[in-house]
Amino acid sequence: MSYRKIFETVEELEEPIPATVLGLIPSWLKGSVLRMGPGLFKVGGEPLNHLFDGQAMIHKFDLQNGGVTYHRRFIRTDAYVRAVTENRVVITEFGTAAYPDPCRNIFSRFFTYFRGIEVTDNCMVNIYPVGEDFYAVTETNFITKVDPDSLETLEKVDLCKYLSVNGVTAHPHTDPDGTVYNIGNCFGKNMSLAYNIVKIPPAQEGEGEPLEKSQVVVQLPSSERLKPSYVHSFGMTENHFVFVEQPVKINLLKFLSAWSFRGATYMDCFESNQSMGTWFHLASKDPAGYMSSHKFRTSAFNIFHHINAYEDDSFIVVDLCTWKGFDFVYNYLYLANLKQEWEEVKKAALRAPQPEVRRYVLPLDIHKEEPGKNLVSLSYTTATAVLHTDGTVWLEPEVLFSGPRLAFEFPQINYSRCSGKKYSFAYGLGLNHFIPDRIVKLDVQSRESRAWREDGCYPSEPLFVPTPGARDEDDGVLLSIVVKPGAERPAFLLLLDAVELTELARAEVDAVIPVTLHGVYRPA
Ligand SMILES: CCC[C@@H](CCO)COc1cccc([C@H](O)CCN)c1
Ligand SMILES: [Fe+2]
Repeated sequence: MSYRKIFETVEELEEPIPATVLGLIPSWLKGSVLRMGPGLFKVGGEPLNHLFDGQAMIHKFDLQNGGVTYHRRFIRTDAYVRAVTENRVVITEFGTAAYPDPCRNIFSRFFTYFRGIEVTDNCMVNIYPVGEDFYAVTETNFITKVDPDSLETLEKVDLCKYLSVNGVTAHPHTDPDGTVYNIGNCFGKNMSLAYNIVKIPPAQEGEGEPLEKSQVVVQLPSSERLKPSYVHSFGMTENHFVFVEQPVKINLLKFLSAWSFRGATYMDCFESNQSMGTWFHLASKDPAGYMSSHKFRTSAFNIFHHINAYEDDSFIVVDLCTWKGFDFVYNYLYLANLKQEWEEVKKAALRAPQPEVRRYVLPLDIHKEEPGKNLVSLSYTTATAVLHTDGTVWLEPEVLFSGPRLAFEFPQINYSRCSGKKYSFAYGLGLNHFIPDRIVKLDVQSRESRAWREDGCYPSEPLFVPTPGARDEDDGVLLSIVVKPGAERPAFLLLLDAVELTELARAEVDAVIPVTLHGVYRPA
């Protein structure tokens, strides 16, 4: 048995199933782990090609009174319902093109190509709360309201009804008061203002749908007018937004073309800019405004997940999971690659951009200094920032974690306590040549790391839950869905003590659980 089992189709459950608990679950831990991922990897006998193509499945582990149940359902998206009904890929996915309707005649099939692709609503990436509601999401303009208890699909929502965006990331930020911020591409009319930061106010009693009151608060320019960068997440401190513009670009002429050229997918619309490097943009939060004079530049890397960002003195510290180079990392995430023999998987990963956790420091006061001097004066980091005569500031990072094809990815922190503030601990999923095989804790102050792993086990993103009334930042529990193909009970929810990464308990189920990408812990 091997890691390929986490990329295989499973059935949904009609009812929750009981888990066998080994060890002791803290009595205060009452709530649900909700996670999204692909659950159907084949349609009409044809495989879906990419890691981000599988049809959305929602998973839920319920913890109460020391007992645990597991439930999962397919989300009834248009993509899913039409695929299952017509037994073919009807809606083009990230890396798989829709098949022409064999029942249609040659003319109507031909003219199908002259309509833009129907944008997918396959919400297999994350689930997060907006006000009282929960939304399963991908990165397009469609988000899907779901019932976090029954896992039923409630409503498909088109963000274009409320906001001028082509999509928003699956990684919003949420203020303590419940305000939700996000960023998305906006391929608007003049196409120069290409990234919109949006704000959704907290739910107010009797004030109806928070989405009705969402608004664009900042517009950021693209380094290249017709080629905006792919954006997966962003940073937010107490007073600033941080947007890292990576050299992985969306070719708008392809993406927006009136006709989707034969069998085109989203992956076909990406290209690497081999000369720009990576740009950092800042915007103030309140009042919201783009800081056009702060032009930060550094060498090329892919960025998907921000870990955290915070202000210290007159600097913004930005911690990132990077992949060195401008070659798109998603090119290495086709399922055919990930399901190869281990030797082949390792060979493919050798050619990919290499992972590295990095700290960048952005000075807020730049123009009172002379060019050529390092402007960073924080005692605890070696990251540098040098003003150039052209007014740009060149950044060099401090490396917080680096290992040969060992990525610290899917980062999580003690979010309610530390998001946007100085912090010490980050928790991540260790990818070994892109295969998830460890849970890692990184002390970003001491740069020390420790890991949990077990032979034949494939964990997922670890969610941190703070102990009620805790004094210390890392006083809490890490929750991760782990798959152990071939075992009698081939999957379990793992509960680790977040200080030592020692096992508190595991809740085993008699079911294989396919890979999950992101999720949330919902306290009871
Ligand atoms: C050309 C790329 C377009 C952008 C949306 C417009 O801003 C990304 O679109 C998709 C489409 C399908 C699945 C996804 C997945 O979310 C990716 C991995 N998380 C993203
Ligand atoms: Fe992500």
